[in-house]
Amino acid sequence: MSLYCGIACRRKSFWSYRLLSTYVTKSRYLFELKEDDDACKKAQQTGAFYLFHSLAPLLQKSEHQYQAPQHSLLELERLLAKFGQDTQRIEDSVLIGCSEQHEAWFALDLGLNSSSSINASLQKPEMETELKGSFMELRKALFQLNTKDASLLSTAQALLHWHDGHQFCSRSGQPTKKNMAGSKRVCPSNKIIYYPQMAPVVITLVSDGTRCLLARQSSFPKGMYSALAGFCDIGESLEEAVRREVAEEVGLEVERLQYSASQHWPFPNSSLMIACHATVKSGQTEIQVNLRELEAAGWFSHDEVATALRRNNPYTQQQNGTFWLPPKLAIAHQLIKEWVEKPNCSTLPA
Ligand SMILES: NC(=O)C1=CN([C@@H]2O[C@H](COP(=O)(O)OP(=O)(O)OC[C@H]3O[C@@H](n4cnc5c(N)ncnc54)[C@H](O)[C@@H]3O)[C@@H](O)[C@H]2O)C=CC1
Ligand SMILES: [Mg+2]
Repeated sequence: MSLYCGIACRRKSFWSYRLLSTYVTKSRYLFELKEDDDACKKAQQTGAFYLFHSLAPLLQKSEHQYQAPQHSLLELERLLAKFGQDTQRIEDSVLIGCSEQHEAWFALDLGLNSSSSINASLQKPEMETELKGSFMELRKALFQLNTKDASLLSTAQALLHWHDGHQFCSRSGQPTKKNMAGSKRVCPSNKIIYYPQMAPVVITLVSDGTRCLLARQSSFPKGMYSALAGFCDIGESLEEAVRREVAEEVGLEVERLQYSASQHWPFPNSSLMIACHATVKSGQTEIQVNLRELEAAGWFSHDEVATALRRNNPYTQQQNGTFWLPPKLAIAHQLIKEWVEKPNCSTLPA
């Protein structure tokens, strides 16, 4: 039994306290699993596994949506045995969360070369037939999943990706060893600890008070416009990164900005998207697009953006030749929606 279970099981009549208590005990349970390999291994016995193949999650189609199926440890062991693999491979799995009842959730990639087992990657088509699903590229899968599965699979893919790329110590060149939960890797020869990393990215919706600025990169799907985004440089504050990115990409100077929200984004590697609203100095709204970064940028009226949000279907809009906006799940969409609902939201001096 978990150290924190006693607190979790006590009944409380005041609902908000119970909510907080559940969240706190869950967080502490996950912390315990990350710190204690034995506790984590034990949690695998009653846990649920999400499967990947070469970083593509296993999905099953239900009526209207895709779902990410869970497998028990026993099912996983049977599956590996059927494909002539040893169960040592399960040690490659990473902890990605747990239910309110403390059922731990793990992710395991069956396609990447295993660092725990000598067996090579498992064949995708055979596995798909056996598992009655398909391994779908995350970029395609993400927008067809419910919010919970999308968030879990993003975390899982980001963590599996990080482990796959950090198998060796950059100082000694020796293989590093992951802890049971996959929250770190350690070099056995010099004890350097490597933690999974995210790159901070600012994403800014610039407004001149009545219009907002949208841009597209040549790599975007045809017709899609979004807010300005850019990686933070080392040593920069969030405010400095916003001012620099806006200046670099469209040649404008940010006067005021307001933090909105943040989001983990798994592409191309793990990023922490930090979303802000910004306004530029009045009378200084002439855009100079940096064509090394962007294909196009422009000011859009409130009506144009509100209309695009209402019928945000890339397929029909591509046919009409009109522009379209990032899908609901992307934080850029939330930022644009916020501006449409409250175009004059207050911003702070940058
Ligand atoms: N979730 C969302 O709503 C959105 C997410 N994004 C994400 O934001 C990210 C950044 O946007 P960009 O305009 O491409 O950034 P950017 O404007 O900083 O330009 C990308 C360039 O920055 C350099 N760079 C500096 N640090 C880097 C790092 N840690 N990783 C990779 N490249 C680095 C590279 O030369 C790269 O070509 C993209 O990867 C994109 O996936 C972009 C728009 C919407
Ligand atoms: Mg950019």
